[in-house]
Amino acid sequence: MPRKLAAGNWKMNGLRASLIELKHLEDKHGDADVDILICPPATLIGACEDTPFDIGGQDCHMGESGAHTGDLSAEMLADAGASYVLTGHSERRTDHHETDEMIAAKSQASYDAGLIAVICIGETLAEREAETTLAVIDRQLAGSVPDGADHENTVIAYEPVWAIGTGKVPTTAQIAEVHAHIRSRLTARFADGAHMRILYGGSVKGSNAAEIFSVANVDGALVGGASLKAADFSPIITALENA
Ligand SMILES: O=C(CO)COP(=O)(O)O
Repeated sequence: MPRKLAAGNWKMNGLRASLIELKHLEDKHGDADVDILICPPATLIGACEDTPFDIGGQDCHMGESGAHTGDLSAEMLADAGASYVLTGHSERRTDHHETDEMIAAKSQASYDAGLIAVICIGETLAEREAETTLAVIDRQLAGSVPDGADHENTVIAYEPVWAIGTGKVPTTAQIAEVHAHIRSRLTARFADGAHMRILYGGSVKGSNAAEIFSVANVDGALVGGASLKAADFSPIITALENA
């Protein structure tokens, strides 16, 4: 069984004062028997050095260094204290026109810097309604996940775009179908695909976490809005510990 992971993506939220939430989380989950990852804005990574939780970036550049104003390399994130980085989040795919090819290059750059890449995939509402979800997942997995992926350097996050920040959650049958499909693709392609962690993301809350975590091949969650406050994230962590 892959080790479970509760991941919080703070997106473009959080100032230094917000780090009090990590202290509150530490009081309750400092010695949790699941992995806990927080991806704050890059400005706060260095300030997280005392937390017991894993820290991740939300994106990285595919290059090692150079003339890329405003960008951050994977090595810089690692140097600041990160051990993970999100790649291919749908907000990056949309807002910054990131392609599968770019995401594979960013994920490879993450490996090269010793970071674990949380590679995000997921269909839009139009793609689901057109019944192309599994084809989209196949294309994104094939295009975004480097050949050197393994269970130690890669986590896959399935985040249906239509479920992100909307309060809409797929049915457990829909989650089960996609996660089983991802698992079959990973095991077909990678020797240790059975051990690679697959997270669900999209409107995960304390009230629906236990049900989501009961689904086969769901090894944890990638949580946006409900990760910002310890009071909201804590019940999700507890549900994962009890799953
Ligand atoms: O995009 C997400 C995490 O990366 C999910 O966001 P929400 O939990 O706010 O729906």
